[in-house]
Amino acid sequence: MPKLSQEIDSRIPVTVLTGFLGAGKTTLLNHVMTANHGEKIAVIINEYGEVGIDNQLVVGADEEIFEMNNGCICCTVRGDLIRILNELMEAKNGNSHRKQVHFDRVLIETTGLADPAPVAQTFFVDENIAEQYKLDAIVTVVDAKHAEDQLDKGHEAQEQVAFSDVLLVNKVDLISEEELHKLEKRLKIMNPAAKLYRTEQSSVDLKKILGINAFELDKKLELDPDFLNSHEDDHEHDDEVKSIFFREDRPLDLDKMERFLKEWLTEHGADTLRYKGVLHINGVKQRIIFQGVHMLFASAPDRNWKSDEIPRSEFVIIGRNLDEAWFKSQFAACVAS
Ligand SMILES: Nc1nc2c(ncn2[C@@H]2O[C@H](COP(=O)(O)OP(=O)(O)OP(=O)(O)O)[C@@H](O)[C@H]2O)c(=O)[nH]1
Repeated sequence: MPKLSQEIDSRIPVTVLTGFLGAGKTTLLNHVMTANHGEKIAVIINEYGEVGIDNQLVVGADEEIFEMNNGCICCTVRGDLIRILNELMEAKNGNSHRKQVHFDRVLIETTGLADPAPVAQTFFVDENIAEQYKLDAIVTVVDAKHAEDQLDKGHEAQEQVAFSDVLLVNKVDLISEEELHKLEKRLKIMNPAAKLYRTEQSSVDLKKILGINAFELDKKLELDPDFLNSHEDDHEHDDEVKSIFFREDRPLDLDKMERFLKEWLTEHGADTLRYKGVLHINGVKQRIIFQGVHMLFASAPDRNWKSDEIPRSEFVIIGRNLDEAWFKSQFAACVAS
């Protein structure tokens, strides 16, 4: 029986803005605030130290700006972020001592050092939050001029690349085309699932960063495996963060795949930062979509395989110090016999 009505997802979309120190996050925030998008955006800014100064730099005064000044977002996220998101919703619904606020979207600016994982996980694990908000995308601003150096030194910079759905390579005016190309190649090897755009003064078409549904399970996975394959033997850098791409046309055995996932998440969950993909399971007519952040993982059947497409499992794991041989052999053992 076809359903007559479709449930409309009325949850508030949340964009997490992260990026290297001084990369251009505040510049991007200003760009969002002054652009003519017709939306009201509530902004949550996380700053180190007692007094946040970033809000003074943000133009567009009629936006609602909330600050978390109690240190790094990753340490206080479970408390502060959840509290602020709940307060915001109460104020939106007029159930608060605060004045009523109106907003269509939330933007969270994390500090240059924050690990985006706990922020992303908040929207999976806290039921109350997950009912009211949906994570739209993690957008990472990269400082093109200093990126190579920051990536060489920084654990955090690498993780921010790993988690991102959109990478804005900013300050392209400061480096040559050749350097830019080299940097983009490095970023793509680390995270082939992210969309990559070049920007100057963080100026980007907002449709490319807001409302992109990167965390929707039924979204088509956009990977460029040919790029990966063509660069497999070409790693110039010894980056901790790497990606592994899996592709298999033969159907997978559900039990074997579940066992593999269990072992993977127990033994290597801390190191698998982001993963997403489509599985072709033996005897299942639909595509199975799955994705996760560290140990938190979700899967759901999606549409049926079409008659004119080859059913195929394809997914990517982006992680730290991944044992590629182990993952590949475990995955190969999941093929249905
Ligand atoms: N040359 C150049 N400078 C830029 C560009 N984008 C931003 N800047 C400058 O870079 C500096 C840092 O930009 P911000 O937007 O404050 O960076 P941020 O990521 O918010 O910085 P933190 O919050 O300190 O991590 C500012 O002086 C900006 O004017 C660009 O595309 N080219």
